[in-house]
Amino acid sequence: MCEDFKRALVDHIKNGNIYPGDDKCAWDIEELPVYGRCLIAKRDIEANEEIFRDHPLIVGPRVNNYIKIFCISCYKVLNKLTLCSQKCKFPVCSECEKTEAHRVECELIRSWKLKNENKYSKHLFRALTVIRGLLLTKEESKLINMMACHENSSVQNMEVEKILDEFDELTADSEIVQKLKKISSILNTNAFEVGLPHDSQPDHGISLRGLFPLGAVMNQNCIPNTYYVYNDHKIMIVKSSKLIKKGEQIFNSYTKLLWGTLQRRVHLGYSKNFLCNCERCLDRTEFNSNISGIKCIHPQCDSIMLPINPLVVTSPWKCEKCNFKLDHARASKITDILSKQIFNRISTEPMTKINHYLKNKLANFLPDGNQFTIELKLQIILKMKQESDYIMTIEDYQDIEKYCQDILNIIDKLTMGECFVKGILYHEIAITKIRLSELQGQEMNDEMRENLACLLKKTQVIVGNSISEPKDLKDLLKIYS
Ligand SMILES: C[S@@+](CC[C@H](N)C(=O)[O-])C[C@H]1O[C@@H](n2cnc3c(N)ncnc32)[C@H](O)[C@@H]1O
Repeated sequence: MCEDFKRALVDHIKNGNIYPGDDKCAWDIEELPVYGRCLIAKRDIEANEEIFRDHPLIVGPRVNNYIKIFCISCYKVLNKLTLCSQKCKFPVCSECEKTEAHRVECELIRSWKLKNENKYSKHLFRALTVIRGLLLTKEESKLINMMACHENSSVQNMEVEKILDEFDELTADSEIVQKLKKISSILNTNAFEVGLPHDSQPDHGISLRGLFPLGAVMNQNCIPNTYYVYNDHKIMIVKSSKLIKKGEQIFNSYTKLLWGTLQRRVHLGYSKNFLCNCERCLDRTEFNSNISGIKCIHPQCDSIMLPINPLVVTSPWKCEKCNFKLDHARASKITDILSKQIFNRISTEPMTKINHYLKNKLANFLPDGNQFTIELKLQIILKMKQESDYIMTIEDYQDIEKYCQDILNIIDKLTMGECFVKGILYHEIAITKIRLSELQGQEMNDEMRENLACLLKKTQVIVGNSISEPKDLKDLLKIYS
């Protein structure tokens, strides 16, 4: 079984011209209890080494509430909603409408006899990626049918259920609908979020979903030993975040790394149909990061409360120091109220105001390393300097440098090794230091320049030559190294 699957995967990456050859290939596939098939290191893999590249079998819109409408072929934002003139109901730009790729998709969709053909349908838009699965070659279909999938789960086939009413000739029991449901389950079990290059689309902010068959063999661990980036051609480049010894499993994380255990497990259980029981999930302090913690509510105590059993959603919480206990309902209420307040502020208030709230209010309830505090700090780091009508002060830059350092410290506590966020934070610290020295009228000495060069090179190693490489990175490297 593994041998056939491996052969199909090698053929798939050979088709994309990204197979390094049998002697250089660093991975193998094995079957293990609990996980099913796993990706295993065939030899020792150094930190930051490229492990493999993969190309997508299917790419398309996510099941998302997109704010902007974009062309379904080139993904450029459409300033005005322009639906295909052949009446397949999809938004498509005038260039892409003429292409063979669109003609094939358009004909397939129209063959099911659309109702209301002049009206845009968000459900159809969201189901396009699944529909694209019907247009694969025989070999490609064989490969995706070998991939893991959780069929018969209520959330898995939602995007297919929601388009049945759009057509006269697509009945729930038809063979096509059964095929679509299977493809939907495969996508929901395996797909990755794919970004688009910034350069071609300034402030685009749109992400897609893509099915990368080799990438999808990596199982989940909350301290993964890999991270990945994409290049301009939607190729996924998977690198090691630390030394991976021969025979060890190569892991990815299916959730956000800086979420707490409860959030990660709810996400996995609900959208991925399994629960993770990795070392981090089993440790209530998450390696002393206390990322899920809240400040103890006992008046004389300044310590941190955490769930007693992190694997049980309804576990009571307990203070690390004074042993004060809180039942699950009260602890959830506190975290719910704070997280709602935070996300509400992020979407409505300027970052300067949010920073004030973080320093003067939130710090009374949440410890420095709490997941919501981290989210707020990340937003401030990335967005404060983009705010129009606001000139940042020395204190703002000092806050940003501190927040970057706080998050890096948490990542180190979590023993994460290298990861995507670190690449972004190293660059943010470098540009903040440059701005600070300008504002303070300070000459850069050799030590400061060396420090900057070191940060920028670390960014280069992690996100260099990918769609996430900061636009100014190459110029800064020329100046400081
Ligand atoms: C993307 S696939 C990974 C490859 C899969 N093991 C296979 O055999 O093809 C995801 C599925 O693998 C299993 N899996 C991945 N990580 C796991 C983990 N940490 N614990 C248990 N099952 C896991 C789950 O069934 C999950 O839905």
